[in-house]
Amino acid sequence: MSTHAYESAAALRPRHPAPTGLRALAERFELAGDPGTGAGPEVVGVSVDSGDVAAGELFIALPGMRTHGAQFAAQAVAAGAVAVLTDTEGARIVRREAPGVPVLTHPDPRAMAGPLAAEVHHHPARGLTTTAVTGTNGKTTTAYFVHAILSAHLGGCMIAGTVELRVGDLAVESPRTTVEAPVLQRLMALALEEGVGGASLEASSHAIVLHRLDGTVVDVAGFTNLQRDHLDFHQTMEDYLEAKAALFTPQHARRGVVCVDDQWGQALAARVRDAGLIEVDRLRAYPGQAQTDWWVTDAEVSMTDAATTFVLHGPQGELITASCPLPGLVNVQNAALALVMTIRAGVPADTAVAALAAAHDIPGRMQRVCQRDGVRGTCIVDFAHTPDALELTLTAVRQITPGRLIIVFGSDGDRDEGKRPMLGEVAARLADVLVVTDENPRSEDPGSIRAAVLEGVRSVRPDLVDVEEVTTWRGDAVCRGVELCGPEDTVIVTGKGHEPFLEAAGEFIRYNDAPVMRQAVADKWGRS
Ligand SMILES: CC(=O)N[C@H]1[C@@H](OP(=O)(O)OP(=O)(O)OC[C@H]2O[C@@H](n3ccc(=O)[nH]c3=O)[C@H](O)[C@@H]2O)O[C@H](CO)[C@@H](O)[C@@H]1O[C@H](C)C(=O)N[C@@H](C)C(=O)N[C@H](CCC(=O)O)C(=O)O
Ligand SMILES: Nc1ncnc2c1ncn2[C@@H]1O[C@H](COP(=O)(O)OP(=O)(O)OP(=O)(O)O)[C@@H](O)[C@H]1O
Repeated sequence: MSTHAYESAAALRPRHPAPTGLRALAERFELAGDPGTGAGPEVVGVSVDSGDVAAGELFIALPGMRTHGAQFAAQAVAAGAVAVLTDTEGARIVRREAPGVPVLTHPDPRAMAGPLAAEVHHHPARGLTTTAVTGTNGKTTTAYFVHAILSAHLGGCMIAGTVELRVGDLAVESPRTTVEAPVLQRLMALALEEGVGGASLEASSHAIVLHRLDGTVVDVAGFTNLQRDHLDFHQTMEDYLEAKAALFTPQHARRGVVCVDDQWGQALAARVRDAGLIEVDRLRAYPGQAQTDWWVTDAEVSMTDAATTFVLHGPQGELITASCPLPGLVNVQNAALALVMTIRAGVPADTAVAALAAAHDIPGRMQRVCQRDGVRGTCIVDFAHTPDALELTLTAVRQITPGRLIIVFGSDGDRDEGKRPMLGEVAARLADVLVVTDENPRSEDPGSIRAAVLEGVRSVRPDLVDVEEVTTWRGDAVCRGVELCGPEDTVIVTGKGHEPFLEAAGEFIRYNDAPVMRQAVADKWGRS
């Protein structure tokens, strides 16, 4: 499983690493243990996963929540690891599993992974213009908008987020929203080598808590919003905010831009201001009265091209008219955040506005597979998978739909069960026709997940009028949605977005909504 996640990212390493002696690393980070004779072995990289180790790297064996990384020391050494850093328990295991390899110890090896990797790669973030965006929803969209703007300004920008890891023309599917710290450091080192001047990162709350961003200080951190999600990992919304707040400290960011459209953003901005450690800009993207530094007015959705125009006001009297290529107020929030973040990162406003307007489709984020043209309806793939996101998404899509709004959706297995009926309730309230199907059932019975979704649907539509359940395969449900779609209608499939796999019964099955929907469109209306 761990190996699987890294297969594709393995190639994204700097081509000309400048090695550091293990002894120097041990001294610099006050690591206990024997680094070997003289300067010790030369270290060219770092990894926290035995399946991800390359020759000349330091393997950091983490005490995990399920197992101890030290169990895989022999595998790491066979792959070329020249030394192991672990805790005392891990050291005992390494001496047994991989006798002879130099072993260093630290009480908290996980916290060491980022700073060590940054040191080994000579602090690549310092040579790049860097941003990181966090929040429950909108990270990927905002990161792509930032990527488009920094690319235009700097001539190139890497992106590391949920959809892909991209450095210049090299791109692979991403194993995580935020990759492990050593992977991030090596991507930034590669970006520097390739002459790519910017880095647009997504920062998940898991990553912040699990130290994946340690060792990186970005120029600008951004916060979109906080909504119900990940309560299996964070327990309460307060814990969840606490995780995000750590990004807005000098250890991780030089300045911040916080959307204050919800109570969580307001609390975060107030807290960062009170701490006085980094500058913070407050941004209000939705209509409201609160006093802020930046605010948006005149947001208007165009029915013809589904773009949204808006005016961004700034603290120095800035008046910026902008156009966001995606529909809906949620994307105004993402677009305005990307503008303020990049302006604060040093991009001239007119460059940022032009690049934003030209930002191309983002995989699985309000991605238009088919645009209404009098004959064909609008067909969209989207990633909304929380009740709040679904509510906002369906509200946005309603604005560009003269006819019926058709939704194809389900809910995840092995994740927050409470949201299943909530998703059903939102869909039944805001869409006209519902096609209920599977998302990623994982180890659960898909039928019982659909039943929980339908329970929420029934709370709004007890008779289940215009509700269909597709029990065979998600692709069939997507085809059914397109079949139902008339020229004035919109069909939207939500929940999986860009995801390249469907997880069911312990298997990762290659599946992506967009090509399935594209084929269904071609079968129904012919190719455009
Ligand atoms: C819940 C969570 O985040 N777990 C992370 C945690 O796992 P863990 O402590 O359970 O690790 P473990 O399985 O006990 O293994 C211990 C160590 O042995 C290593 N190992 C394990 C097996 C092997 O063959 N070789 C090997 O070296 C592991 O890499 C690890 O370093 O530490 C590991 C190493 O740092 C992470 O890989 C792992 O992320 C797992 C894979 C994961 O799926 N995380 C998800 C939930 C996540 O991070 N998601 C967020 C975004 C969520 C969202 O916004 O939707 C993300 O940023 O992607
Ligand atoms: N600013 C926003 N507020 C609320 N919902 C949003 C916002 N932006 C996007 N969404 C909805 O959330 C979905 C996910 O968007 P996006 O991928 O940009 O967020 P994310 O934070 O990267 O999510 P994830 O971490 O789950 O990948 C979109 O498909 C859209 O439906």
